[in-house]
Amino acid sequence: MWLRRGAPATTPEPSPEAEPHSALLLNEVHRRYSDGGATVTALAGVSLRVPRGSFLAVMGPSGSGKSTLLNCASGLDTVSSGSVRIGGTDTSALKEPRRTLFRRDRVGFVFQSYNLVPTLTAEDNITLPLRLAGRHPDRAWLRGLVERVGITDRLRHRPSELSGGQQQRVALVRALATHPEIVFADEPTGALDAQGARRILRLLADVVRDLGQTVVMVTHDPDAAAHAHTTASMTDGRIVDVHPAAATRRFTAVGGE
Ligand SMILES: Nc1ncnc2c1ncn2[C@@H]1O[C@H](COP(=O)(O)OP(=O)(O)OP(=O)(O)O)[C@@H](O)[C@H]1O
Repeated sequence: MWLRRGAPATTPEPSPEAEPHSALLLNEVHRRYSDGGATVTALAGVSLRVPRGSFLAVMGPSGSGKSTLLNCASGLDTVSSGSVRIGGTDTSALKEPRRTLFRRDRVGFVFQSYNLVPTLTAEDNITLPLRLAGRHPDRAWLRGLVERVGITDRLRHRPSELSGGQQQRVALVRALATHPEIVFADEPTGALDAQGARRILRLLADVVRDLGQTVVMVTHDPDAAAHAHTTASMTDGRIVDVHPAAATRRFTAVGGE
């Protein structure tokens, strides 16, 4: 298991610039879309700092910009203006294909619909990003993750042979397999029953607490958000409030219009 080998990765190195303790730094991020002649402003000046080893939930009504924030912050989408830094790298300045490579090598994703490859086993799904990057799997890390999420006996199964909760746990291990700088989770419990949802949320909180991982999660569900350290609330493309869930205010919304 986890024995495949490949060439070394070609991950862009982060610049040794300021904010060494920030996993994610957004500065005055705007995102505008053209919509049949009209301009839609999905993000209207979002500034946010997410420290390493912290867990942020992003909430807000439908259309408030949560998915756009996640897409822009993770490099899935480009910003219209402003900047995004992940672990010291200005990802908003990266051109393709470097942005895609950076995302693949340094960012983890967990989606509502799991996004597993149906023809691959759980194990092959987990190692796929590593193989695409030509990286050697960190076998001890992967074994620990698989044991932590409780899918050791499911690695040979294909997604159709797994429950939704098991599939999402495979997706979580896949997201963490590359030792990412940050994990973005988009409604990770949206397709799960209450028990499966609680398990995923506890696992996300565990990997933050025990492994020092940084997680940003978009959710509609206040119960899900309660597992995070902090909740950022969005309205009309802006972060309008930050509610610390713990005693320490670990996140700072700065300079939003
Ligand atoms: N590609 C696009 N083209 C045009 N408008 C877009 C595009 N993507 C998002 N928008 C608009 O930007 C605004 C924010 O959308 P976004 O999907 O980020 O909101 P959301 O808070 O995630 O909503 P939901 O909770 O319903 O998923 C909405 O008005 C949406 O219609």
